Amino acid sequence: MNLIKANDYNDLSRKAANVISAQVILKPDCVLGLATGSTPIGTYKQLVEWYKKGDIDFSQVTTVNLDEYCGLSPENNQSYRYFMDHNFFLHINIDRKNTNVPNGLADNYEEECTRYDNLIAELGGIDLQLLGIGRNGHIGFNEPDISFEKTTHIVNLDESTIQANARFFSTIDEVPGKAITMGIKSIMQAKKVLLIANGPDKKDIIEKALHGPVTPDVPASILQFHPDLTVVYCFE
Ligand SMILES: N[C@@H]1[C@@H](O)[C@H](O)[C@@H](COP(=O)(O)O)O[C@@H]1O
Repeated sequence: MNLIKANDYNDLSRKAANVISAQVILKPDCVLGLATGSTPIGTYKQLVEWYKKGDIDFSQVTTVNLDEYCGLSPENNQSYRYFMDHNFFLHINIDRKNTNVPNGLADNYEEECTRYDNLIAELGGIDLQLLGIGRNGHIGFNEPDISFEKTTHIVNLDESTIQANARFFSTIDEVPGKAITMGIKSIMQAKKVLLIANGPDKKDIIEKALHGPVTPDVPASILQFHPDLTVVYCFE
């Protein structure tokens, strides 16, 4: 495990963007696993800046996002597809057909989960997976549970996650109760994992996840078993 302490949020974003850009430079046709939430916004901003300067080329990159809310369309400004388009994809030279987010409006969610797992397999797996962490230790939308769910699945969001994410919606009632998320197996099979955590409210959960017992009650704790994990954090 490679632990990197950042001085502040800008530094964290720059360090995380460096890890991603090194991946893209070393393997231009890599598969990036991407995340949403407020933490990676600065990382995407930094990557866009470097792209605009001509320092990084995304034309051969494919992306797979971790998760999506059930019931939100790509045009809904709270959907993760909208988040990715507006924070990242629309500002770089990625081919839109190479960007993948689970379909929150699928008619049949079971089929959508299978399609997503097959897609990741067909792509040859994920080269680098970017992760944020929820305050209860969730990664993607893998919530605390009695066992680790391995493949893409539908989850009922925890009350604490609904409350934490309500800040992005006009009212808490608008936060969807269900989401579709990549499973622990797909995350763990990524060749490299980059976990970013920012702010004092992430300190305890990072401590538990990285140094406590490995348990599905703290989904991120499984990352202790990942052979190539980098954590960039700032708890200031
Ligand atoms: N599904 C996302 C996670 O992928 C993300 O890690 C988490 C933390 O978000 P933030 O970075 O805003 O704390 O939020 C959401 O629940």
